[in-house]
Amino acid sequence: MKELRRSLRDAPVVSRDGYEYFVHGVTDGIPPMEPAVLREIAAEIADAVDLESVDTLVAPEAMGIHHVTALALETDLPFVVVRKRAYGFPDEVPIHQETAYGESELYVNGLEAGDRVVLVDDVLSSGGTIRAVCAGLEEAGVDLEACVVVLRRTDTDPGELPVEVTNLLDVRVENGEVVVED
Ligand SMILES: O=P(O)(O)OC[C@H]1O[C@H](OP(=O)(O)OP(=O)(O)O)[C@H](O)[C@@H]1O
Ligand SMILES: Nc1nc2[nH]cnc2c(=O)[nH]1
Repeated sequence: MKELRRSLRDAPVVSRDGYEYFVHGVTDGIPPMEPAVLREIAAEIADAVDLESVDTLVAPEAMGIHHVTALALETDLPFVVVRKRAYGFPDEVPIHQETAYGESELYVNGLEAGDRVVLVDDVLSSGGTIRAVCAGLEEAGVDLEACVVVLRRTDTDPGELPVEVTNLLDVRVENGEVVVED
């Protein structure tokens, strides 16, 4: 993860209602997401997770999308986006997402019961997003084969998660700076 590690140096940190929120191409598209970093992430995820029997990749809007897109191009697997917009399709599953700094409604569409899926996101922090999306996927009747995030924050408590989460790097915010752990 040489490129990703390098790119995390000097990532700015801002306060969102007192939560120290780091800003990076992986998680925000700011500063610009470097193609070499995106490519490295997709290749590492494809290596880290068994995608052999997977039907569909799944990522929550918004910041899971560029990672799932890169992974889809790497693996030729299709993906669906868990959207912040309702469509009203008959099989739509609404879910309520909470993070350390906000909440919103998300909607699962486009999956069929029995589909084998892998959940992809940019970062794991309070675990609220993964818990909510997993609940939605369960309600949709799909088989969640794996869950992978690019970064895991080690300075927040994700609580109990319904799935084992694979991540590429551990990071924390210390003295207003992002620290990448070994
Ligand atoms: O573990 P958690 O505390 O749930 O935090 C992780 C989530 O936070 C961000 O999403 P956010 O809701 O900020 O939306 P965005 O993707 O549109 O930025 C990020 O993309 C993850 O989905
Ligand atoms: N960009 C960004 N997204 C997050 N989602 C949850 N925590 C964070 C964070 O610190 N930074």
